[in-house]
Amino acid sequence: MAFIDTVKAKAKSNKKTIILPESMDRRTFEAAAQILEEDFADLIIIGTPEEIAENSKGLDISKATIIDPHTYEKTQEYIDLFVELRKAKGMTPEKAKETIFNDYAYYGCLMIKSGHADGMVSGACHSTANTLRPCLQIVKTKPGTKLVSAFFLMVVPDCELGEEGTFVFSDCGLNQNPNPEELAAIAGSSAESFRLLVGKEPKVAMLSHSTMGSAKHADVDKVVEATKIAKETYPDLKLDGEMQLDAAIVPSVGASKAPGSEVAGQANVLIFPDLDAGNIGYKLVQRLGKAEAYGPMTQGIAAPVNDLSRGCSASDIVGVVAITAVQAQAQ
Ligand SMILES: CC(C)(COP(=O)(O)OP(=O)(O)OC[C@H]1O[C@@H](n2cnc3c(N)ncnc32)[C@H](O)[C@@H]1OP(=O)(O)O)[C@@H](O)C(=O)NCCC(=O)NCCS
Ligand SMILES: CC(=O)OP(=O)(O)O
Repeated sequence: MAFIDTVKAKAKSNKKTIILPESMDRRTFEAAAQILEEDFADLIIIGTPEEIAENSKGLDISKATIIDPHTYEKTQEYIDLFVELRKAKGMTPEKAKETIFNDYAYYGCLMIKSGHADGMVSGACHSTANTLRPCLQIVKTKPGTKLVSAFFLMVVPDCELGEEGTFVFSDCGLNQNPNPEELAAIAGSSAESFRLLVGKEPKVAMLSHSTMGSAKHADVDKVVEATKIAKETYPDLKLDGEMQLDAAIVPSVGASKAPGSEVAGQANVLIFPDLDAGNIGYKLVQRLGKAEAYGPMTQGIAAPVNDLSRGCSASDIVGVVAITAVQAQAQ
């Protein structure tokens, strides 16, 4: 069974309610029609009757719950909650009202915080910063976690590397220049995401332009330090570094550049040293390697709120909703 079909089957076994706030984009409705047809998640679509009618023409979304913030009976409750949560940051009832009517991602996060939905997927027509800021401000990190980060689930066709071509790549979406402690935390969260979604043992490579001391630079030192912290923090995890990408995933190169490593040549979780590397790296594999790329998905957050690339297709949205529903089962 294809990876995404396994995820959909898991989502269907315990259906969760996922919000789609981008009613201004046709892809939202194409994805919604497919999800409702496949019946692996319940959907809430946020929008006005005009937005919904304009963008859903010809598509059957009759099983979705439609919520118009301007008329929904709980809108005042959400405004009050927003003010309560953010009053120390200067939030007022007027600002709260203006924000949630102009930006449905805030409305969706307040619904999740109130326990009225299990997760949200947005970002087909909003930047990552604008998609993730509301959830960082409202949903917040899960207990025991300091850092939210963003990973991609990559499925490379006809590939025997990683977990038969399936990998977690991190951080490809959120933390621009993580310090060693943050990089170690990203590694720990990514291993957890891999275990949850792929169901196999994670083998985590801390990527660099150096393998086991072959190059000297402050950027290499950062990854060496992060590897040390991660090994101390997660002693049971198969994790190693610093290593180059070829040493991480190609068995013969791993054996020659990092002999004795239990990760080199077998890595299925790739931790990039910064967001430039992570974001460029995932897009290379997606566009040149023709991989399926699901994400960027958040980890370390109290409820799953996941992003999309603005270049996504409706079928990418379907996949990310399925993964979001499985993440919600684990909360
Ligand atoms: C997401 C992003 C916008 C957050 O930064 P910001 O807007 O400057 O927001 P702030 O730093 O003011 O943080 C807002 C809140 O989120 C919290 N936060 C920010 N980053 C966080 C993280 N990684 N983990 C947990 N909380 C975080 C802050 O603590 C703050 O909380 P508070 O307002 O309650 O005090 C920023 O990290 C960003 O732009 N990242 C890159 C996104 C991107 O362009 N990706 C490339 C394409 S995928
Ligand atoms: C993940 C990502 O790069 O998002 P976008 O393409 O929307 O910037």
